[in-house]
Amino acid sequence: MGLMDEYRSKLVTAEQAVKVVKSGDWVDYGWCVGHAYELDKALAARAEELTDVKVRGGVTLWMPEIFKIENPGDHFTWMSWHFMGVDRKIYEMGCGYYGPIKYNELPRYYRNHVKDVDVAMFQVAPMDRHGYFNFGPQTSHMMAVCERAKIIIVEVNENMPRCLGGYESEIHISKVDYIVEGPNPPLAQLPSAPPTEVDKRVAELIVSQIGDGACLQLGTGWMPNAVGTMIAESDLKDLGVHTEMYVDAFVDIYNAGKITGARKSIDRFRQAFAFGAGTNKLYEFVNDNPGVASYPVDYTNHPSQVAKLDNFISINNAIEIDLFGQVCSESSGIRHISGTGGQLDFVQGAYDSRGGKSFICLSSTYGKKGELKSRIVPTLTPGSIVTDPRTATHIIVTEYGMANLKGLSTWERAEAIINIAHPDFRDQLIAEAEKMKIWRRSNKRGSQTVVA
Ligand SMILES: CC(=O)SCCNC(=O)CCNC(=O)[C@H](O)C(C)(C)COP(=O)(O)OP(=O)(O)OC[C@H]1O[C@@H](n2cnc3c(N)ncnc32)[C@H](O)[C@@H]1OP(=O)(O)O
Ligand SMILES: CCCC(=O)O
Repeated sequence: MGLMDEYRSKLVTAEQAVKVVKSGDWVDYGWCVGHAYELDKALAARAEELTDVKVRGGVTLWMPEIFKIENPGDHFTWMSWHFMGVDRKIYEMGCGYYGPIKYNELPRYYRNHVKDVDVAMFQVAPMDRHGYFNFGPQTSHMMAVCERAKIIIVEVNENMPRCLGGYESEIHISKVDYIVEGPNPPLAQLPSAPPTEVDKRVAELIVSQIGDGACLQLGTGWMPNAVGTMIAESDLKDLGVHTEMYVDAFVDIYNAGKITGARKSIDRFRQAFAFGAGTNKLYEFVNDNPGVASYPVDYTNHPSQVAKLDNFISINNAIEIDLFGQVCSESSGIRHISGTGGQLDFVQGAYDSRGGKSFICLSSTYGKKGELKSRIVPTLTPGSIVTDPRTATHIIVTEYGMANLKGLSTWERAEAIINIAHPDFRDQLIAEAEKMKIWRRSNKRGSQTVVA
């Protein structure tokens, strides 16, 4: 049978395709911009016939239709590998849960540990002349999902960019059970907010620590994006990119002529990434672009892979840090906010890279004027999740300076961290550090300079 005959034989409507889902099934919806769209609508329409359908996804950019119905929890349960605002809403509705991951390990969880993938349904780019459907900017763990799925349904979206250059970035028609031609919705947009004065100060401090030829990773959150904007405006040159999430800031840095990849020891001249989300600027840039390479996340994120790249600079964001140097980037007490994602992968990998540095950045305070709370706390709020253990944390940055924790004793750490807290909270933090027996003497020196 020719490819087009095979295509026609597998082509069905979304309503026909979702009939394969049964009560009790585990269904995978894909990842981020690749989440099922038309198939999701069709599944929502079957809600009354279904109970206990568990749906996996993550980095969710729009509310799935299955959670817009009446009493969604009676029919569907959401299991997200990484929370965004939408996942938080489903969680607050009482039908969403988080799956803790070290993101580099996610393909392995599918291959070795996840019990069932009854149906995988997700968006793809149109089939190419060789019979492949490109995953678009969601290569991540999608091949592992497909390897385990009993039934694979692809939803073709003509707007899905073709992300090439790596491996495991497409699925062949011979492995697909059903093809649905969706209404070609535009890809979800994830615009970044203009940087605040605090973001700019933090960005200035970090940019001062980056040299020509460095290889960059930018994490999720507003602050890493602000650093990216500042890098685009800097005098840096010959930068490389090896990241998990491709974001608009990389396109800006590239367009400003700062990215060549010429000094990368692997993927020379190419920007490697596992998935992407941003605006149309990003989706147009990555489409069919031989200068970017879309890889599975066990390649981009494994610390040993990151460490192969010299002068690796990893920039990630946190919610709260304690005086021991433990970093929480994913919850506020028991309220789940995001996830470990690839943070710990890159914190470790960047430190292991020759000349590498890992930055955890955060504003010193949180909340409205008059009700400011310090993000630097004596001990993490009960229930807050440790994303980076104190032994992994390298350089912490706030608008008040930088603290390099490697090689410091407990009292030196407390001193370095308090030095970059908001001045209004420093005396209180010192008093707590004294009670915790991690304070040796009063410290009113300026913030510590970073020694890489
Ligand atoms: C992607 C890569 O390449 S690699 C790895 C990067 N991955 C990570 O670092 C994972 C962990 N980090 C993250 O997810 C993000 O960077 C975060 C959550 C730390 C910050 O992200 P931002 O988008 O800048 O956070 P934002 O300010 O929008 O806050 C997100 C939510 O957290 C809440 N929040 C933030 N800080 C606090 C705090 N100190 N206390 C209580 N709640 C807080 C906000 O209220 C908001 O919740 P809501 O939208 O439900 O009201
Ligand atoms: C898991 C995807 C996003 C992140 O690492 O923050």
